[in-house]
Amino acid sequence: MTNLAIAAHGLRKSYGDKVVLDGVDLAVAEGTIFSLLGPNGAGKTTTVQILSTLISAGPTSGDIRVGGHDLATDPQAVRRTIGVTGQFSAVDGLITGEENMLLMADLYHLSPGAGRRVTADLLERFDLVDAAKKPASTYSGGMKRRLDLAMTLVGGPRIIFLDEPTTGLDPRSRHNMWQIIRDLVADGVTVFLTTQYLEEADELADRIAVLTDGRIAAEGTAEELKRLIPGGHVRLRFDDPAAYARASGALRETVRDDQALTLRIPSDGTQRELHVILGRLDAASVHADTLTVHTPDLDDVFFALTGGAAGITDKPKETVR
Ligand SMILES: Nc1ncnc2c1ncn2[C@@H]1O[C@H](COP(=O)(O)OP(=O)(O)OP(=O)(O)O)[C@@H](O)[C@H]1O
Repeated sequence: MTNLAIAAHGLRKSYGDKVVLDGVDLAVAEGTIFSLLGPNGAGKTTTVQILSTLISAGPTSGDIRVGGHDLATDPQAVRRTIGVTGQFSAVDGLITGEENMLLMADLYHLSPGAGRRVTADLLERFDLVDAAKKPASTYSGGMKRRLDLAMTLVGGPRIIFLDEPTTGLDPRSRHNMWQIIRDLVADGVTVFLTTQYLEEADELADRIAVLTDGRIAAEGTAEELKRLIPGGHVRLRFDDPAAYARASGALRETVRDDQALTLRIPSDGTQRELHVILGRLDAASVHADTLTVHTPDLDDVFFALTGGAAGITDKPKETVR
């Protein structure tokens, strides 16, 4: 059996009358990336804060173990095992990147020699050597995030909590950060990642859990989650209301949008199914102005599980004219 880096059973947390977490179970295998997804206010940050000992879980929570240590009885041991980079950066803008790192090494009680070695190694690894002697306040958003993560790694954590690590980064910086995260996991580190970007979870995570209304609504690999929901469809759009009406009569099982003159037909997007749809349109002598094929993605899963609707205006994956 794989060892679990994080195991929580019946995790609960309330603020006054407001129940934020209502019995959350988590099992994260060592050396994997686990992503917690959820809409704003779902309780993702609260979960990270509890698992990283920053706040305490509700009194009726079950067993919570991080790095094999019991969170309730041995929080110090948990703290020695983990690193956290959150939405509030630990970077001090007034001092240089290198000084920030050395300060961290001091906090971890590394000897001056070891502190300098670790700092040099991490600055190199995170492509911050050129900027090392400049005040951190002059760094770009991507550089600050890299420095923040590098500082987290000074203590050599085996489990890292990344709370929305790429929010606000441009695509190149985001891809850099993804590579850094993959490299960490290749070294055996476990990553617990919260993100608002479904693409990020799809790209990185071995397993994904969707948190909504204080509970895990679904958990699995990205592929498993995508299989949970139907969502594949063909969308036909018409400029001419008469053509729209004729097409609607010619096709079965359509969802109509009379305002947008758009028809949505459930379909797996295969050539065979497209052929049938086009054959019916031909037989009715009607032509769609746009035809798009939509296959379910993590957005659809997210919307389906968190109560939103994956609407008819969803972005197409492929367009055939
Ligand atoms: N200290 C607190 N006191 C009262 N309510 C709180 C406190 N911290 C969080 N909450 C509430 O708990 C809920 C969950 O918050 P949390 O920050 O964990 O959500 P989140 O999923 O991380 O959201 P986001 O994506 O917006 O960061 C929210 O409704 C929030 O208002």
